[in-house]
Amino acid sequence: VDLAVAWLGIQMDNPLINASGVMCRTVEELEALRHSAAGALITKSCTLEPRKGNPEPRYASTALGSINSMGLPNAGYRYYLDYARRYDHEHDKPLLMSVSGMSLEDNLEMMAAFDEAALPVLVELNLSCPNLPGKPQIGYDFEASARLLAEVSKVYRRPFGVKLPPYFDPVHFGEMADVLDGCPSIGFVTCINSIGNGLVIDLERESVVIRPKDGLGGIGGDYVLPTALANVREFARRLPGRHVIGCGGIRSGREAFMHILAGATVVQVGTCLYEEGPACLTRIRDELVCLMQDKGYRTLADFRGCLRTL
Ligand SMILES: C=Cc1c(C(=O)O)[nH]c(=O)[nH]c1=O
Repeated sequence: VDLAVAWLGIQMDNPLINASGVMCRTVEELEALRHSAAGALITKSCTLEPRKGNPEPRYASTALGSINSMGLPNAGYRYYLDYARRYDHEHDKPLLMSVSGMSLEDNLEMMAAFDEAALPVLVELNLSCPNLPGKPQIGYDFEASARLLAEVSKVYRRPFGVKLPPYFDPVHFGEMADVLDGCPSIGFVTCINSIGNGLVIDLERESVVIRPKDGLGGIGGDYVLPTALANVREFARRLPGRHVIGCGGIRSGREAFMHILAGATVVQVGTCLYEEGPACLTRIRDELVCLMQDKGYRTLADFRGCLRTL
């Protein structure tokens, strides 16, 4: 069995990446990922200036997954750009960079800086942070998304990707696919970000479990798998020439297989990685190999996008 994937000019020996935001905010965390079984790594979404993020507690896990309202804590884009400048791109696993500016101007300033640096990285522009009080997820505003992508394409002259929020209606799948179809620079879409603004209740304490936004936060884990798979399949169908990165609910080889069957080129692991640590990537990789052997598949391409309908 061969788990290798070559896409958008990068080679990965397996399709597993951390989800942006998980275990990727500091150089120490990024180095731990670099030494893990991950096929590639991605940085925490960055802003123009460093941010402390929301007040704690801002993350909680449950039996079925997680809720977070981190509030985009990060060291600022220069820190991650510096890590990328020092990275051994030629010999090491691919490095992806997540960008999530607080405004159009901030996004353009950061993307121009990344363009200027001309590093062999893939940029994932985050259109879906659900945890900035008072700020809507750009991905739910189709006109704003189209404007942002048109402006970014002028300052960042290479293919890049976008991190999308989950959509829940075929009309919205279609509208966002039209926006992305109209932007030739989009080489990939990552589906999905957390399901925004859920509420987890601690029954004993009769209380919410995180402080920001009176307990509202992005939901991840088992809760989101069906929604993630639907978004992967729907965007893979609508954007045949672009890659889809599957993210949401992956905690074993089984869910990784499902995402790829639904059309994902590679996949990202979030909540499971946060809870179990980087060893989960070794486990998931090995489980995926076993599953493929049991099913008689030699490569990921043997089954990618081959989900049967009835
Ligand atoms: C970049 C901010 C995000 C955050 C955050 O930093 O609160 N949490 C998420 O689940 N998704 C995000 O995109």
